[in-house]
Amino acid sequence: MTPSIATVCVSGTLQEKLEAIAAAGFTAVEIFENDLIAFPGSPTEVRRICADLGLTIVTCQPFRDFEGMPEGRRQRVFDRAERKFDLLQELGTDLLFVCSSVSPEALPGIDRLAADFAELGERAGRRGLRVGYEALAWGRHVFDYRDAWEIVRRANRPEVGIILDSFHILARGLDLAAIGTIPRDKIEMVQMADAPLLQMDPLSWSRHWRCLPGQGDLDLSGFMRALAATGYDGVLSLEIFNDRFRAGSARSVALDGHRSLIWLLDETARQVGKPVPGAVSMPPPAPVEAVEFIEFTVSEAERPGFERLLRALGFARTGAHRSKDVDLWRQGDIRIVLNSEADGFAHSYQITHGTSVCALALRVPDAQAAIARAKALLDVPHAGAIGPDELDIPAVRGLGGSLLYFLDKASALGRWAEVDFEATGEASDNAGLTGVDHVSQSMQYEEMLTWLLFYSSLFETRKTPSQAVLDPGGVVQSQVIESGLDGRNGHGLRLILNGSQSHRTLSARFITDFFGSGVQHIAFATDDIAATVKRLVANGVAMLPIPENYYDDLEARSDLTAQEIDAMKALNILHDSDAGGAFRQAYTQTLDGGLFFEIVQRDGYAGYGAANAGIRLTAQSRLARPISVPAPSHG
Ligand SMILES: O=C(O)c1ccc(O)c(O)c1
Ligand SMILES: [Mg+2]
Repeated sequence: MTPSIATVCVSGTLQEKLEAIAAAGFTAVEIFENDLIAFPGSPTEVRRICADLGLTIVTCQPFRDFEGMPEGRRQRVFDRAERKFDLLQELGTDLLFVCSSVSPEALPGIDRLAADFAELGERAGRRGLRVGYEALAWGRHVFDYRDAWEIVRRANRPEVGIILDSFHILARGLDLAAIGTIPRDKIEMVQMADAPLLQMDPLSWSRHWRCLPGQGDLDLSGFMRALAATGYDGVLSLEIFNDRFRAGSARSVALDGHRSLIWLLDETARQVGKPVPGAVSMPPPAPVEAVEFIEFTVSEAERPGFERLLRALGFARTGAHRSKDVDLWRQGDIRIVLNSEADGFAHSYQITHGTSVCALALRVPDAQAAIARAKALLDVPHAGAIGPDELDIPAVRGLGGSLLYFLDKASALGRWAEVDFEATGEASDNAGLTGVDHVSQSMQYEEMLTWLLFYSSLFETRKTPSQAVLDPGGVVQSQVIESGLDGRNGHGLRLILNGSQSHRTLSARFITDFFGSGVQHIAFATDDIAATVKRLVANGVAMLPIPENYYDDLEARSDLTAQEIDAMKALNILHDSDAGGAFRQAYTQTLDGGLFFEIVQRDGYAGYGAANAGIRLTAQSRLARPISVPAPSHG
């Protein structure tokens, strides 16, 4: 199948859209009618721009309200079709894309509609053109692809076929089995879109909430399996109407689009267990076994303060890099790399963002397979400077220009700590932290789907529906991605992506203060949160104060005893529970730059304490520097 994208998916003028689409590696494009109408030059000029960019125009769509018109209006729609044929020929393309009529004047009757398509096909045939018919989910009489197919079948013209759009089919929950019975040469083209599950009329849902394959909740796998059964090898074109994409970067959305189709074809080939036309060969997605290390970049000036904090948190400096100004700190199964190099990647990152997480290293079953898959998915590999005898750890660019390293146990990479670092012999003043529970990354709201796709295409992941969390300054959307949590090999990965549309939320202020998106907090696990927090407090770590009212409320809504609640209150520990068990969490106060740490104890609990997020955000806001809200103008 040939990947393609509709110009409506991305922001900008037509010229900018086409440039972004070509830059993302597409060779085929659908021109959306409105983009052409708003273009200040002729269709021939658009044809030339596309040719210069190496783009084939698949169609210029849609052609609306064609079929079923009463006798008096029928001639008029055929005249309109002839004008559209002229336009298609001027653009150098051959497919007339008809979407089912929404006109209140349109008449029903399958044979009447088939007769209209028979005549349209004959007219198209005279010019060497083709006709495709798409059932809109809100069509007046035709809103089910099976009816569209029956009309096409009865029209019985070689020039007339069906167009399948995954959104219209899946949004109505239609049975997919009939797709597999359509002869492949009667499918003129296929449009792909995913969407989050929402209770909404299909038109509003379609025009504002479509998203790229892998970013939503529709059964695209089922759709693709049925399509693969036909042997279809034509155009697979993204058609995404999405308000976030309209506000986002055209280049980034187009690149994500290409990545999503490469991922979808790979996924389909794996599911059907045989090659799918157009699928790129790449290693399978693998689970993340563990966060192998977290790399902080810190300036020489800030390093003593940061080291004091690490020690107070119970970490020990266990390794010194053999050739670089880099140390390894450990506690339990947590490894922190502290980088103060005077040049190179970490240094540039430090100049922009200050003390911060510049890289995450993830342990996978096979690091070389992971980087090969990342490259096949158009992720951007990173090559850093390597000293003699040092390991070349494969990496790709991640959120906000940070790095994502891949490590494994199976290859020489498994010995990175011994190969690159000399042991100091320093023992840890253990505070009982056992591992990395989760990592949260804050980003622009418009970027959230990009990073959701990045992680979920690369690894074997599970996502839970995005949740809205209330911050005193607005709403924060929070998206959980998990990988490898079955505990077979390590603790896996739990990631939280946060994005907010209000510039006054803590998440948004982090991005402003940090000059970009990045890791905002890291949660460490402990088996005994009370003992750990006591230890941290004794070591001088400032914990986030939680208001009394929280504990009064907890007494009223939980089965916890007054004693248990008092113990939590004394240590500013929050509580939640689910069917699996209890959860307790506490936070450090925020460092300059916005980073903070969380301590969690999970006793079978699967979530992230979403019930407490609002309390935490309010407590943090109270401590954060006040921000001014512009006064309303009276003028
Ligand atoms: O929302 C619409 O009108 C519209 C237009 C063309 C399409 O291909 C489609 O799926 C929807
Ligand atoms: Mg469509």
